[in-house]
Amino acid sequence: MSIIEEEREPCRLYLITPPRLEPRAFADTLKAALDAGDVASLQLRLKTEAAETADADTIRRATEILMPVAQSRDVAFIINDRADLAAELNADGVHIGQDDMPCKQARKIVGPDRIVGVTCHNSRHLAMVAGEDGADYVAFGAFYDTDTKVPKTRAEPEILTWWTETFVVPCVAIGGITVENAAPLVRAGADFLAVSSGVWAYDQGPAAAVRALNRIMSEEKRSK
Ligand SMILES: Cc1ncc(COP(=O)(O)OP(=O)(O)O)c(N)n1
Ligand SMILES: Cc1ncsc1CCOP(=O)(O)O
Ligand SMILES: [Mg+2]
Repeated sequence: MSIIEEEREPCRLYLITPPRLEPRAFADTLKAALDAGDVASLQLRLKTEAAETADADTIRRATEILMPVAQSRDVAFIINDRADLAAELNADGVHIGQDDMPCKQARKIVGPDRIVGVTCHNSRHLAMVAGEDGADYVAFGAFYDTDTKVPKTRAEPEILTWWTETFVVPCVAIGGITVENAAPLVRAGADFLAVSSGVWAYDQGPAAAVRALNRIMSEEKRSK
């Protein structure tokens, strides 16, 4: 086991909101999910039916209602796509994709004290560039089929192992992750599992999904 692996924290849950929601109604669902177990962060990822980023006022209203729910439970609130709104609304960070903006530009906007996460698809090169450019985490995916987004690439768990054996920057696994298929990604070394429909559409409810995923994360350890 490398020295880097010895210092890594256990894998934690990173929730991503449904792409469309009514904030007041969703707040009750979110409270139940966050009160069910350990969740590191929540990403507000609002999209139009055409998969474009939702308008600023929609993001502002959802943040006004949902960010206190998360932050009052020590769950970091991350806004997707819009570094300007993450700064304006004093969110804990922003997630940006390769088509959104460069990492350094997002950093300029949100400052040194907020999280900047970067989509790296299945690319070792993109992840190394993001790490060099000051990303607080790199996100690899999609690991499984998903209906939430049409992902550009398919990633294999080995990229999580390679990353965590080599770099200190945390890595996030995303794409079609569910209670049933999460364990191999934890074993492969993911620092966070980013989950959306696997929690919100779980047949026994979001709280049960959080409990089940927490159990898997505590039972499965990184492969030596
Ligand atoms: C944690 C995490 N990883 C990847 C993504 C995807 O971001 P992006 O490629 O910009 O695509 P959209 O989510 O904006 O459709 C993410 N949002 N979060
Ligand atoms: C945002 C994103 N980026 C790659 S796959 C994906 C969708 C994540 O949602 P789900 O967990 O429902 O597959
Ligand atoms: Mg994006």
